[in-house]
Amino acid sequence: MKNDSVEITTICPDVENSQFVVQSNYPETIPEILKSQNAVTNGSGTACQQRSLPRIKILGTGGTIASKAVNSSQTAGYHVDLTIQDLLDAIPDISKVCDIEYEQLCNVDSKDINQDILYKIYRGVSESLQTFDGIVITHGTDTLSETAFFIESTIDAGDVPIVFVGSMRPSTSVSADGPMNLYQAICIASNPKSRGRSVLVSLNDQISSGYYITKTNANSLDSFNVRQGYLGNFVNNEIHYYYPPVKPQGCHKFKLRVDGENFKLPEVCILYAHQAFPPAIVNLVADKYDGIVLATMGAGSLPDEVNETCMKLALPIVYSKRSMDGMVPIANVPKSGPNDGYLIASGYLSPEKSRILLQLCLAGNYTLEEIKHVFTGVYGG
Ligand SMILES: NC(=O)C[C@H](N)C(=O)O
Repeated sequence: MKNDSVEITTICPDVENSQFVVQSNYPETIPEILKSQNAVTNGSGTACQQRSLPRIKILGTGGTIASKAVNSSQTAGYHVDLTIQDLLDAIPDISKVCDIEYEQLCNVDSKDINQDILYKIYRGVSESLQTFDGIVITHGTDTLSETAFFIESTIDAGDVPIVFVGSMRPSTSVSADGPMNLYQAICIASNPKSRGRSVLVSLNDQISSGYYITKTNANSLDSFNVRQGYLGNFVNNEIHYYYPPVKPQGCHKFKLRVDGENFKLPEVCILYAHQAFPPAIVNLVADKYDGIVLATMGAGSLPDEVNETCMKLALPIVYSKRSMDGMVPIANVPKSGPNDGYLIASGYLSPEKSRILLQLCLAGNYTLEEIKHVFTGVYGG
């Protein structure tokens, strides 16, 4: 469990009080730099006040949004092939909305996002926060929610919106969704109403919370869902938020301190439970990993023999769930074995988000009590 290359501490050193402060008031004053979006125009259409547009940084990582197929009806088996410049060439003129700079961090399908790339994205966002008013990250949808969760858990963005965007159809397809999604993401990142909302996801006209949202459909344009997810809607160049600026309740912030380029988080694997799930599988991975996440069959349910095996092991095991929605409460985690103190309820977090949260806790050398406390932020623990 010891990790020499990355030290993680909580931004708030007091684990007890490290939850986000919920900001419930819409900012009353619009910063000078964003006033151009509200500027009135004179008769000739020229802005009456000097233009001062928000500065938006786009970080490109790849995904279907940057992919090409061989013909316009092909929507599977395509390849990443476009740069951010290509993507920007395909959207309507945005020069009256914001000033854009961009950086291509990598260009891969999101199945290939590994810890090195995750760290590149983390660094790209951290550095951009100093000088930009909004950040847009183009990303494949398959693992977008994992990167969004990681960034939400490790970066305190203040008021700067960080907007993840992808697409479900390649750029070459009839009715490709990428250009509209990217256009909307840039507008969302530029808009004062998005300030103080932290990590957002823009897809298919919906604005969602990067902390909770999950890809729930492998094919359709309306791919991102879950009950805690939706925050707003984008319609005909209007952005409609349902609530004032708010950040996820109970999101624990970790501060990464990385030794040089050597970024390595502890290894946590996910096991997917099913009827006749053999306890031997848990033993098989226990020696090789620093922690395990179980996608249990319901709200924490596993065969008795599997629970007994887990309670004999001395490593953190998070009980999460196969079901896309719902949660695993503490009451459903077994408490009758020698090492039952190592078992943790995931609350509302999916297995893949639970994995990242456990990795961050382990990298920070959190005690079991502290790990459980972090999971209470999502009503587990
Ligand atoms: N729609 C997508 O972006 C899927 C793609 N395989 C990716 O995650 O990169």
